Amino acid sequence: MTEVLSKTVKMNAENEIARITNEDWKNQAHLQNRIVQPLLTDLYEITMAYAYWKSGKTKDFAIFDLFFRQNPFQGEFTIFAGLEECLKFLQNFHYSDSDIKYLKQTLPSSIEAEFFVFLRQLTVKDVTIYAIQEGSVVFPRVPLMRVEGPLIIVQLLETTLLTLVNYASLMATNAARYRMAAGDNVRLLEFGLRRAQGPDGGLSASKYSYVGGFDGTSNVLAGKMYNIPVNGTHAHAYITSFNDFNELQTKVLIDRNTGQERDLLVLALEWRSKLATIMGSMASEASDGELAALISFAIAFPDGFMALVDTYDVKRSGMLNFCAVALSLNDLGYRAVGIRIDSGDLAYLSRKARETFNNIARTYSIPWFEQLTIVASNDINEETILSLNEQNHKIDCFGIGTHLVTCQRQPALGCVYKLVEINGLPRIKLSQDVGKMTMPGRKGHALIDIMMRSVEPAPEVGEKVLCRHPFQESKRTYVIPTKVEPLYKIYWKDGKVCGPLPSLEEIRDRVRNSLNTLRQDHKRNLNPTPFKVSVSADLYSFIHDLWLQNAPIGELS
Ligand SMILES: Nc1ncnc2c1ncn2[C@@H]1O[C@H](COP(=O)(O)OP(=O)(O)OP(=O)(O)O)[C@@H](O)[C@H]1O
Ligand SMILES: O=P(O)(O)OC[C@H]1O[C@H](OP(=O)(O)OP(=O)(O)O)[C@H](O)[C@@H]1O
Ligand SMILES: O=C(O)c1cccnc1
Ligand SMILES: [Mg+2]
Repeated sequence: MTEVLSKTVKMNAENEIARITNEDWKNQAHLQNRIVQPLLTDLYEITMAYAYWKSGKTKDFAIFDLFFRQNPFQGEFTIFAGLEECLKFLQNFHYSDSDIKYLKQTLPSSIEAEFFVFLRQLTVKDVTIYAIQEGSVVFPRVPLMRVEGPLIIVQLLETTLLTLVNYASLMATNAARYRMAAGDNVRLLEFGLRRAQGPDGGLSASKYSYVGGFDGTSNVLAGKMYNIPVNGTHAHAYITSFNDFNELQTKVLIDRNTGQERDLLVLALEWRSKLATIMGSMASEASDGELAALISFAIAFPDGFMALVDTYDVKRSGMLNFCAVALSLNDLGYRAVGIRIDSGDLAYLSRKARETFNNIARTYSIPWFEQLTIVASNDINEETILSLNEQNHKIDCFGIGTHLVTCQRQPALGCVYKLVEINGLPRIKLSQDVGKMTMPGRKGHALIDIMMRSVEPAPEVGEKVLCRHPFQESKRTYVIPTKVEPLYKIYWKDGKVCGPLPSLEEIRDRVRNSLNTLRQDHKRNLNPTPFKVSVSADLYSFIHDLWLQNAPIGELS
């Protein structure tokens, strides 16, 4: 079934892929959306850079952690995405002459000319980035990336890294949630470009919905840029552009069995009369304009015939016309692909459509008719999918736009970028709410759900480790690890990306695999169990000592 739908666009997809060789692909892989550049940032990063520079902080060495404080969508997990784009940003990082010219015009005239020379020469060769692998399941307050390097430079990276990670991770998480709701046997297509937050939002949505587990996108540029499958059907306009049979410029199709031309209209009208009886409807009720449209589409794509059936009436018109054309195609040796339903009760209509297909398969001994694909679209979201599941829907594929790409249920992930160490000294940003406290210092080794200080030795397999709740003193537990895996890898050092990066497919596989390792109760839609991220005893004391040192002592009078 999954193969069948993709036939609709196989013609396109194969042509595209044939034109983009693997070599081309490799050569293009370093290219990035050209709007991602050093000036894609907040002004305050640059004004701070000047003030740091002016106060002689050019040699200061800083560490920033990039993390979020709360999982999105009232869930208890998040998918980390956007790392590769961050690395591409670093790869191309430099201020151009025109950037400098613009900054000179824009910043106050009091800024010393030397600063612009400094900016022009700035590189990211002294920056080091540690990160969790892209596509991993991550949790609040655990740093997704740690950025080390000269203070001014790592400060200048803040906004761009955040914009590259925030939406990507939100989108991948949203898509992964839709995938979990739909299950593994249903295809998911992203149809959101027209509703996305602008062209770049649309491209990112297509890319990260694929990462999160969608099977393809209708967005052709995303297909070309990221080498992801493109797919699609047709719009109501195609159906309504035909009024009657006279508009059919060509009605003939070559019979695959005989090589002879056959009149598809004549065949389809014969089938429509026959089918009306077994489908319990009247051929006269079905729209002739719709039939003309479907015939013309079938002639254009005889191996990829997919029909939008809800323009007039699914049961009285669309299904009858579709089946008539599909059976005519079958007479000529072609297999239709399926239907799309874009309004009405999607559970009910899909069940009715499947019944009709099964009935025809039995009546005319055409077993593959049972396998015809039923695509559903129209304002679908996670809840709709869960509800349709309960109604025993017979949908094979969801086409999803608005809710997916706009992340309507939660439009932003709150990733932040906080200074945790400066010149070897840990830094803490105090907050009234301990839950929002920045974890200070380097957090090196990680044991599934424990964060430790980098100066601590890694836990050993089989040796008891004390895991503490980061803020609540009494919450502690011993764990004997059976496997210890460092969470962080070095991705950027000495001005270069370290090691080969995973392909988009591999990142997508990691999403699936890491979600599979997460307990079901953390993933359920309603009131999921929070996943506990603990800290080692040493990190606990370190955070709390520092916190006490920095917290002012009040005085009651
Ligand atoms: N069986 C179902 N159970 C739950 N939700 C459904 C079911 N069928 C459709 N929906 C959802 O209900 C909503 C129906 O919206 P609405 O009534 O605006 O659509 P419509 O009138 O059928 O079509 P349109 O206005 O787009 O032509 C959509 O969000 C759709 O995804
Ligand atoms: O519903 P979404 O999840 O956003 O999915 C994409 C929608 O885009 C198309 O509709 P179009 O924009 O042509 O208008 P329509 O809603 O009137 O069908 C398509 O028919 C879907 O309904
Ligand atoms: O191909 C489709 O069916 C499609 C594409 C974008 C939006 N709605 C539908
Ligand atoms: Mg719609």
